[in-house]
Amino acid sequence: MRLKNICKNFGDVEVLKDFNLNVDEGEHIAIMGKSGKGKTTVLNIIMGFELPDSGEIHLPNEMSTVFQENRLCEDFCAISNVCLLKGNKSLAKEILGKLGIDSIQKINTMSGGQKRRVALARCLAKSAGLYIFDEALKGLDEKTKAVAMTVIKEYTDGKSAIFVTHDINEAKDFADRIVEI
Ligand SMILES: Nc1ncnc2c1ncn2[C@@H]1O[C@H](COP(=O)(O)OP(=O)(O)OP(=O)(O)O)[C@@H](O)[C@H]1O
Repeated sequence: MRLKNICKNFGDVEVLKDFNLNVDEGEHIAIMGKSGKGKTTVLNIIMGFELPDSGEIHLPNEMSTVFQENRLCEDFCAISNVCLLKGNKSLAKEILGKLGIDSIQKINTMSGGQKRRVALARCLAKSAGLYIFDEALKGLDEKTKAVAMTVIKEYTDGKSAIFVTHDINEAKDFADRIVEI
C-alpha cells in the first residue's frame, strides 16, 4: 500500500501536506499523533471515504476495518454481525470465542467492551490484503486489551496492517514501525 504526496484541506484547514506512507507486504505499522492531526483522514482516504486534493494512492483490492465507532446492527446477534455480507461461520465463531464473546448474544444486550470485540471479530474474520484498526482497543479494560491484542496479532500475522492508537505501548506491541503524524 502506498500514499504519495497526499494533500488534503477541509476549507481553510490544511490537514495533510505532501503526506507519504508505505506499508510493505506483511508489515504492521502504527500511526500516532495528537487529536485532530489527521489520522482518521488518512484512513478515510485509504478506504475511499475521502478524496485527497492531490497525490497518488496505490491500494490492495480487499481491506478490512475496525472503525472508531462499532457500526454494528443492534438487533442482530454477534455471529450475524460478523458474517453479515458473507463469511465463514466457523472462523467467526472461533474468533468470537477467543475474544470471550458468546456468538448468539444480541448486540443490544451487550456492554460497550463486548460490542467493541464483536466489531474487532468482524474485521479479523474477513480475508483482506490490508487490515485497518482505528483505536480498535478503545473502551476495553487492560486484561481484555491484552487478550484482544494477542488475537489481533494472531489473525493479522503475515498480513499488512495499520493500527491507529494514542497508546505508545499498544503501538510498540503491535507494529514493526511507528509513523508520527
Ligand atoms: N469532514 C470534515 N469536514 C471538515 N473538517 C474535517 C472533516 N474531517 C476532519 N476534519 C478536520 O480535519 C482535522 C483532522 O481530523 P481527523 O479526524 O483526521 O483527526 P485525528 O488525528 O483522527 O483525530 P482524533 O485522534 O481526535 O481521532 C481536524 O481539524 C478535523 O476537524
